[in-house]
Amino acid sequence: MEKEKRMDYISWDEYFMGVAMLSGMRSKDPHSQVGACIVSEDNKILSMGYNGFPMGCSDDKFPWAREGDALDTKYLYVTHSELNAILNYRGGSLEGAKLYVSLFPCNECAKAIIQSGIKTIVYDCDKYENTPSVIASKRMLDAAGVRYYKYNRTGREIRITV
Ligand SMILES: Nc1nc(=O)n([C@H]2C[C@H](O)[C@@H](COP(=O)(O)O)O2)cc1CO
Ligand SMILES: [Zn+2]
Repeated sequence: MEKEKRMDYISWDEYFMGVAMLSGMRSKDPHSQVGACIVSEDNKILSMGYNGFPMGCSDDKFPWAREGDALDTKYLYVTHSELNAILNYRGGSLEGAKLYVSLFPCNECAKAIIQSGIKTIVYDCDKYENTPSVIASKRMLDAAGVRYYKYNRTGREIRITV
């Protein structure tokens, strides 16, 4: 019988970013699948979310296009993963919570993050860092004292069979 504890368990960061990425796999967006996971100060998962249309707005009827007439693109309709994670939380306050997200939050989500009391963001990709949306987002997060840091990928492959 083994007496020592196993040592190859996943870290907190791998766990929470893994959950965020798994959540993103639910997204129907053909171009960008984003996932978010909100965690309490004592490492308990409070909420999760991914990018998708609001309830009642069919994935098959609303557009997933990126270009064309504004009303025929997804941008006016899609709820971002971070906002969904915030809105999915029905337990009270998110004061002091941490947000793990696979893509850096936009300016609109930054407002919701700040107002909900989330104090730390751990993000993976920052592919829109040069856009006004992300520049404005960082301006607001800096002013509000919300810390953000890039997730340090460990390269570990986490495999699950479902
Ligand atoms: N932080 C974010 N969280 C998100 O959930 N999204 C969503 C909105 C869209 O569904 C998709 C971005 O579409 P695209 O422009 O990469 O094809 O990701 C986008 C961002 C970017 O700021
Ligand atoms: Zn957003």
